[in-house]
Amino acid sequence: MTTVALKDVTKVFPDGTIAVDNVSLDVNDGEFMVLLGPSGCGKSTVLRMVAGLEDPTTGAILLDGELANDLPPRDRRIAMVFQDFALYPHMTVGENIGFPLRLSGVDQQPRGERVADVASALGIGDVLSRKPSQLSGGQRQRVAMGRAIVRRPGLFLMDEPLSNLDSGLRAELRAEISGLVRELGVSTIYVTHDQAEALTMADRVAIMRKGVLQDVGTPTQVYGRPATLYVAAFLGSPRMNLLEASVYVHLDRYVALNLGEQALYLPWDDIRARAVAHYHGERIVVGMRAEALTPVAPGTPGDVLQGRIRYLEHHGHESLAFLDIGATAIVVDDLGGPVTDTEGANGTSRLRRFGHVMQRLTGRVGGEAGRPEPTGGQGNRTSVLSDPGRHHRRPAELAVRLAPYPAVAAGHPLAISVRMDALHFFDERGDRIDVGWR
Ligand SMILES: Nc1ncnc2c1ncn2[C@@H]1O[C@H](COP(=O)(O)OP(=O)(O)OP(=O)(O)O)[C@@H](O)[C@H]1O
Repeated sequence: MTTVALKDVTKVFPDGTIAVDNVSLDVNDGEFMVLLGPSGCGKSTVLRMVAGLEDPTTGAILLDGELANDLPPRDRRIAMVFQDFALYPHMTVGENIGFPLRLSGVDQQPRGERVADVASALGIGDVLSRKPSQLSGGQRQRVAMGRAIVRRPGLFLMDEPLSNLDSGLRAELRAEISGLVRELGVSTIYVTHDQAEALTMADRVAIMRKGVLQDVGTPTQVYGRPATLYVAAFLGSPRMNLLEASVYVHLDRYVALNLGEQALYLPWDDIRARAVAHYHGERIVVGMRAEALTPVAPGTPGDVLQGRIRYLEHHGHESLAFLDIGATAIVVDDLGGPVTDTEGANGTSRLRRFGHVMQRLTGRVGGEAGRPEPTGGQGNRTSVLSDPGRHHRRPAELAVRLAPYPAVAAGHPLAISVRMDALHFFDERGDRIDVGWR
């Protein structure tokens, strides 16, 4: 019923805060788009600009293809649902739901019929004469939904509508809300910081960080092929294992990914080996999710890493083992790039930017086109490798799924088979190294 397009939209508040930074995003007709990101990343500001409650500083907002920057909120055919429900406490459930119809002058009888229809679709037909204070949290949220859908809007804007509810109810309402809006065929922008909501409800997810759009795609795309290191680290539980790897090319044979004391090998005929080969002599980030790792019997040949259990975490339905494999952990820094956690000579802990600690070997792989130099230039780099005594690298703790309450304990050795086709690669800027499909 409505399409939304943001074109290069930026919002700078009077105090200089850049809340939204050059965001372009399309929401298709009937699509359920989830805006996901941590607190303060600019999600609500995007929503408020689409609603007409904030003006973009620059850029265009189009509704159904028409420029809507100057369209007043009431002319946008939009219904909003907020986390605090914003119900009128002195009105009954029926009056709350029917309020938008009353405002637009709909007569009492058709209004009552429409309210009854909506309430019964939401399973709250039996509480129409109650006041909001006499309802459970879930019922209140259903009333808020009812009030939003009663006018048959062209677009739903929902800002963390489930965040005030307990986890069981959230899961229940997740399915209910996404089922309902799909049934109604209404385009929806849904804001949340909860990745489970995003991945279960969305047709597509747009992930933001510090006002910048990081990645947009179906849940399968953003989870399975995250565009940036930030998205890789943000989505998934346990979080993706991110390891520092130095790349060494053995032409026509394989590309070795050296992970500290151990290595994995990409065979030369694997199409990804050619992309990773550009980083010969450099460090990259290798990401592996827990589902790409399977415990195997000691001595199993193939793509296997050896580790020792540092500690276990029991989650009831599964246990997680965190293994020391002699590799260095990567964390995402303020700029979204990779860093190894290091400790200076004076003992103060600090983060060193991955790109600055890179040691390059001269010479590239024969025939391969070079990549542009990373920003900063080589002259500015110091190398941790050239001064290994001064810095302490944080050892990686590889998260591996085990059956619940396994008969192993901390200190126990484990061999882990790695699904090589499920590895992720990121460069020193935190961008995905890819061979171009998606
Ligand atoms: N009126 C304002 N004046 C100045 N800065 C603002 C204003 N409104 C929001 N901000 C800032 O803009 C940034 C984005 O805020 P926004 O509310 O869009 O984030 P959010 O991702 O929705 O966060 P949350 O999940 O906490 O609501 C934040 O740094 C916030 O402090």
